[in-house]
Amino acid sequence: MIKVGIIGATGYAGSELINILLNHKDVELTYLGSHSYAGKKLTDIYPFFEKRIDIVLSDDSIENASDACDVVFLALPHSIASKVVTEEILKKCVVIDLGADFRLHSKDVYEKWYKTEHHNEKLLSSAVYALPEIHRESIKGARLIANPGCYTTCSILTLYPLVKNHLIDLDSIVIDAKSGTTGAGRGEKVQNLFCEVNESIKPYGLVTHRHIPEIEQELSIAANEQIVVEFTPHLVPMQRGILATCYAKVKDNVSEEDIKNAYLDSYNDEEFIRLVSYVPETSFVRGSNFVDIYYKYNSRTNRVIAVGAIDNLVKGAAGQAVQNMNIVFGFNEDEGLNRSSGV
Ligand SMILES: NC(=O)C1=CN([C@@H]2O[C@H](COP(=O)(O)OP(=O)(O)OC[C@H]3O[C@@H](n4cnc5c(N)ncnc54)[C@H](OP(=O)(O)O)[C@@H]3O)[C@@H](O)[C@H]2O)C=CC1
Ligand SMILES: CC(=O)N[C@@H](CCC(=O)OP(=O)(O)O)C(=O)O
Repeated sequence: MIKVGIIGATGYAGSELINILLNHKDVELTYLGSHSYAGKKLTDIYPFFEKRIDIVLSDDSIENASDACDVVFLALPHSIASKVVTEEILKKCVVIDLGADFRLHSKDVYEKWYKTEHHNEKLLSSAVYALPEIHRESIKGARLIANPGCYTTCSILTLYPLVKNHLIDLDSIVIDAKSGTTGAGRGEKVQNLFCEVNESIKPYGLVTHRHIPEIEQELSIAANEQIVVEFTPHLVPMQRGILATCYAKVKDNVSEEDIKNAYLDSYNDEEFIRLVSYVPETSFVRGSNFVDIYYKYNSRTNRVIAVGAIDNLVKGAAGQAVQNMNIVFGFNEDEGLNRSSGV
């Protein structure tokens, strides 16, 4: 049994972490920290935890959490983690950051795209970009885990086999992605009110979305050359789910068989990736840690269209964070995550 803390336990990602960890046999939820609700019961904020966990929320001090826990998850707005995580904290506990502070390898790139200061450049080199299906070996034994973003998890995993195996023109990648509104967090924002979102769909962050450098960083490492991508997210009126439809020109002399083999070689043994024969839908992965991936070659345009679907709060955040904890501590990788969607 290890002791687990969550700072930001009252947010959407934090509450999803609680839900998953309550079904994990190797952990004890020890410290649930909140900025606004310290001293209140968790069930005052989220009544659906009645009869599952009876706990009073602690403050949001990572110092206190790290004194009490073996691992601390941070589910906080960007740019707080880089302020509060220190080498001293990492001597006491493993930190799994669900935000973006340690995902990008360069402070300058972070500050350019996030338009805010990064407070701990030194720790960037010890953080591991923790997409298990690609970086599993480096996650084992890591002390600082940079949990990938939601759009990025879906986009990178959907395109990785094509990029890694040099099957597509690397300057031709277009990613059209959609997200449910939990992706924007629980904080009050006019643009996320029911009446603003319902019965409508809109693109946002064109050319400037902060997940662009993360996707480019990881696909460039896979290709071993610098890649730029066109990425446009859309907000859709549903609570959960991300769907990424990715387009790229197929290189001359690449066959459909090559594409199939690339996906099989990359993912055949991966527990949480389903290479599906149906077109993915967000409802098929809702509540699960699965990534559903489907691809089709269009001989008329010589493009491949690859579609990925995840639950943004699970494989896109809390589920992947628990998968990473399982790898770091040597638990079964699917412990706590063995669930599928329902109707
Ligand atoms: N939602 C998603 O689909 C995904 C989210 N993430 C990342 O996870 C992190 C959390 O996201 P999400 O749960 O959606 O966000 P929410 O807005 O739902 O929750 C944010 C949490 O952070 C706490 N908080 C807010 N401001 C401060 C502050 N100044 N100091 C300390 N704590 C603060 C809040 O505490 P309190 O409630 O007490 O005020 C709350 O618990 C973000 O970095 C996000 O980018 C990553 C992938 C997907
Ligand atoms: C719908 C929505 O607003 N989604 C958020 C991304 C989700 C998120 O929280 O960002 P990280 O994955 O980087 O942590 C956005 O576009 O800013």
